[in-house]
Amino acid sequence: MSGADIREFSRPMTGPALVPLIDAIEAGEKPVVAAIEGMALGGGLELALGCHYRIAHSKAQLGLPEVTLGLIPAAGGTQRLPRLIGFPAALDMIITGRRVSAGDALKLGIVDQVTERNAGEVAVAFARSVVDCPLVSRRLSTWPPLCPADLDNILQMALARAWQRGRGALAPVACVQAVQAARLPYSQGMQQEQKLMSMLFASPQARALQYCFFSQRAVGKWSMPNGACWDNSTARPIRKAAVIGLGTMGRGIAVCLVLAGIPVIAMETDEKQLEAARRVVMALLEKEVQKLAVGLHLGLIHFTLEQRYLREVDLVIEAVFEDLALKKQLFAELSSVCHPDTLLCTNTSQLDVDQLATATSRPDLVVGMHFFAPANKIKLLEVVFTSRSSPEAVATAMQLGKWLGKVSVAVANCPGFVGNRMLRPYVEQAGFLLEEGATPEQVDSALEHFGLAMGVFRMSDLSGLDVGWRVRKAAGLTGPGVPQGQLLQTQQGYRYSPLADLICQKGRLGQKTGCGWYLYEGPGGHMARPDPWVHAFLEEYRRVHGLQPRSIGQQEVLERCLFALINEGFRVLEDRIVMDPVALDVIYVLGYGWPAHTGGPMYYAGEVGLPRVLGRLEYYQRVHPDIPHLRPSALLRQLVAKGSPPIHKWMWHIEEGSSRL
Ligand SMILES: CCCCCCCC/C=C\C=C\CC(=O)SCCNC(=O)CCNC(=O)[C@H](O)C(C)(C)COP(=O)(O)OP(=O)(O)OC[C@H]1O[C@@H](n2cnc3c(N)ncnc32)[C@H](O)[C@@H]1OP(=O)(O)O
Repeated sequence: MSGADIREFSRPMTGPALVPLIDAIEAGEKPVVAAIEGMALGGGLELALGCHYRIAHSKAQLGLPEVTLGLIPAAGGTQRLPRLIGFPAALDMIITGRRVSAGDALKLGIVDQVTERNAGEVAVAFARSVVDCPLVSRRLSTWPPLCPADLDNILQMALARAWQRGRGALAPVACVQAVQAARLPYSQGMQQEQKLMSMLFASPQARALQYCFFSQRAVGKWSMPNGACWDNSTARPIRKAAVIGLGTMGRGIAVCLVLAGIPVIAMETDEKQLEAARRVVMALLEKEVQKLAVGLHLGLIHFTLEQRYLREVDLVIEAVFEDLALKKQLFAELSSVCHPDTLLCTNTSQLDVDQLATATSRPDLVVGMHFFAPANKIKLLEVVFTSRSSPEAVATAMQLGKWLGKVSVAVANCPGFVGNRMLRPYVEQAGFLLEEGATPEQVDSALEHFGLAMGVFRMSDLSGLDVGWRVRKAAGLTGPGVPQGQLLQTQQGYRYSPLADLICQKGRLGQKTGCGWYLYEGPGGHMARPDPWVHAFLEEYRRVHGLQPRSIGQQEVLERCLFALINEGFRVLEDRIVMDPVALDVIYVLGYGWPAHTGGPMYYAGEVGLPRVLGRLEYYQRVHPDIPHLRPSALLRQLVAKGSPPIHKWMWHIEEGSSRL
């Protein structure tokens, strides 16, 4: 039972109310035993908590995920669970919304018994054994709260954690407040629970989070401009896969495959690199085995330097260095080494997948699989199809993503695909803001206050500043042969900030070198501190270029960075790189730390109001006519002219024939 029908939350509710129903079950004179198979989530677990006993199948999972929908468990969950398992454990489950296994539920005391057999049959037998036992001690609502001496402290810490995790989300904080009310008599606690739920139920945040829930499922129903789609294309089985190139990304991808139970050939060309990868991958896998407490066959992975093992695989994911010539050469080699039916996938974040496909004997079996670092943690996968990718190849990559526990989004090939394409104008604005007088910490703090997991400069330091530097060099924006001096601030006819290039030239490549936009405790450090060197460098830069620094407010930072990113999102839609704006929102929420409680950049634009987004872009464009990314997209203008229709109708307004595919 996966709880309430989430779709019902935006419609008038029908049927009996859950709270009195659960209260009636609990107050009944006959013992009621909950038999839990599969899932007991949200209202499903709350119903089970109202029963007198709970028996779970060993594969069952239990949880209160309401927080992820912008809500609290409001059918007594916040009042019964702390009474049953204590405040600390209940707070943890309710604030995070995480699911626990039946085994853990037994240890926590949520269930009375775990069985390998049919839970219903075991529950009936159990009910017979307790039929004469008094029920008075089995009614959780009558239990006194388990208040430890340091409860105030525990609640305080939980509140701090909720603020920190929530990044502006209301529900985690409301969860703590509701659980806190479990120290009161049950009826008073329930009143508080209902009050908090009423506040959240109709909130924009809850609507946005529920939109995220359905968006993450909607992208599974992919389609391509040629009419191929999820329900007319068949995925191939993947009996064995290979990962070539065992740097950070390759290692993470190999771990994902093994965890999904897929045998893997892990290949490198250098013995030392292979050994280093073996150590890291095996350590990661052993950690997962301990964490998940599951048996995992570590022999599923075979490390090798020899290409001959590639003959046996159904699919290859290459994750070698991000260099087009190198990847093309590898793809050409794979064409002769691998079976003619083997799918060739490239884990690139921005290289032209069409060009890679032409280097092979089977362009129809080539797709991009853009994983996000760390590949074994981040849930997003961009599946990049070219004009020649076969529906079967796309279906297989999408399905593989699902097996790996990812949300796969199908996107057409274009520079930067979706995520990195939209990121470019955002990063660019941040650089301009530094030129105009802001500091990295001012920009980051505005973005983090908005709810992004990490500000743009912190994020760049984490990813490594050389990544973007390499891309800019390849695009001819910087590097040897590009005009220097006063012209530095204009490239290819438009405004260009060379600040990031200059920082890289100083050897400041981010966390890995111990300094970038911030200072770290040493190479590989994570604690970002404002760096006086960067401040002096920015002052000197502005002086040399005759730039008068001005005070820049939080609103300008947000509007310039976020609206530029959203504007590019509209261009992505115009180009039909994806079929729907929900794809952009899923990519940003899962891959780029965009706050889920705002729905994603495109949903957020709709909430702010398209006329406002357009108006502010027009304003900034007038002030900065040399920044093309601030020029409002045709689609945005068109949508405003049509009265700003809701997000699910945006694609109706794209002119036929505008596709670049
Ligand atoms: C003014 C005050 C009013 C107060 C009202 C108070 C009312 C209080 C009473 C009760 C409140 C209860 C709160 C809740 O129960 S909230 C719901 C909590 N449950 C969840 O969040 C679970 C959500 N679902 C999942 O996590 C997964 O779907 C899972 C169940 C684990 C299954 O995963 P998987 O096998 O990967 O399958 P999919 O996720 O693809 O789902 C398959 C299709 O089912 C749809 N689905 C799943 N769960 C729900 C749901 N709870 N409601 C509606 N639809 C759901 C999902 O969208 C997929 O459909 P489709 O393929 O069409 O997209």
